[in-house]
Amino acid sequence: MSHALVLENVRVSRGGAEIIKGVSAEFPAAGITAICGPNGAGKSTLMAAAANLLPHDGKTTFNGRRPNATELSFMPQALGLRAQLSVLEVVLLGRLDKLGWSLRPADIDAADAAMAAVGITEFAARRVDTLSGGQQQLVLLAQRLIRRPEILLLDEPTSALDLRRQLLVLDILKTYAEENGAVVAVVLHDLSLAARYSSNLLILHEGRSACLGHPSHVLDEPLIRSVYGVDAEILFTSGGTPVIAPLSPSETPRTKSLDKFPYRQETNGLRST
Ligand SMILES: Nc1ncnc2c1ncn2[C@@H]1O[C@H](COP(=O)(O)OP(=O)(O)OP(=O)(O)O)[C@@H](O)[C@H]1O
Repeated sequence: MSHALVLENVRVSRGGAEIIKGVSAEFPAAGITAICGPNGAGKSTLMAAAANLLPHDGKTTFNGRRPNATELSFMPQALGLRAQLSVLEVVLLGRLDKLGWSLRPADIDAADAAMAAVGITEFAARRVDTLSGGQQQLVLLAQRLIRRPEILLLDEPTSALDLRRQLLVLDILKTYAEENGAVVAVVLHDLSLAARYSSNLLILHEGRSACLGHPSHVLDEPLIRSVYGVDAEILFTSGGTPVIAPLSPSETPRTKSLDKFPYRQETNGLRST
């Protein structure tokens, strides 16, 4: 696993309107690409097209050809799971194409490991339709992880999660990408999480790419203002973690508890001191 997913001039039309208006981007292996942008910018549409689930113009290639179903796994935005199956059964469905009439110990072990990683072992025997939205999101992530895809595309995988689990999931995805040389692309609304975890940031605005590159190189306050229509400050905690702080018009443009640094002038990744 070490190839990039390459999108070339991707265009998607729905309901008679062009939603994605010619997006070209490379999602490198061994890191997270974050896809951000306002509501309706086209993030889900682009991701579904990249997963080849929507008709589109342009090309999506991996290793010079269209990725196949065993290489690519897509996790859509959270929808309530209504299946009358146990959590373990739902996770095992991630290996449906490999399952036989009897379960192999390796499949059970993989499911156990994935459930443990995302912290849902205690729910293994519970019916999935009795879980909360966040717990179901973790079940679906475990299901995708046991496929061990070379390309993992996830549409808002942290939308239903609490603070600790948002970090847990993004840590898992970053490690998965780095250890396996996999392409991981994640739609996120939280720019702080995107700046913290991604090595590649695509911001979509009205169906077009507003920026693409390492967050420390492309994310700045004028860009946030022009794309989101809000003033924001890019700050760093004492531990060097970037925080994108949006300001309401009534707020003074300084947050005193955090230091502010010239984010774009950093050339060696995100500031770490
Ligand atoms: N089936 C459809 N028919 C017509 N228009 C659609 C369809 N699905 C999505 N759209 C439109 O396409 C645009 C992009 O939608 P999309 O869901 O990709 O946005 P998004 O950036 O993921 O938004 P959000 O952050 O709200 O999830 C929106 O204006 C939406 O109304």
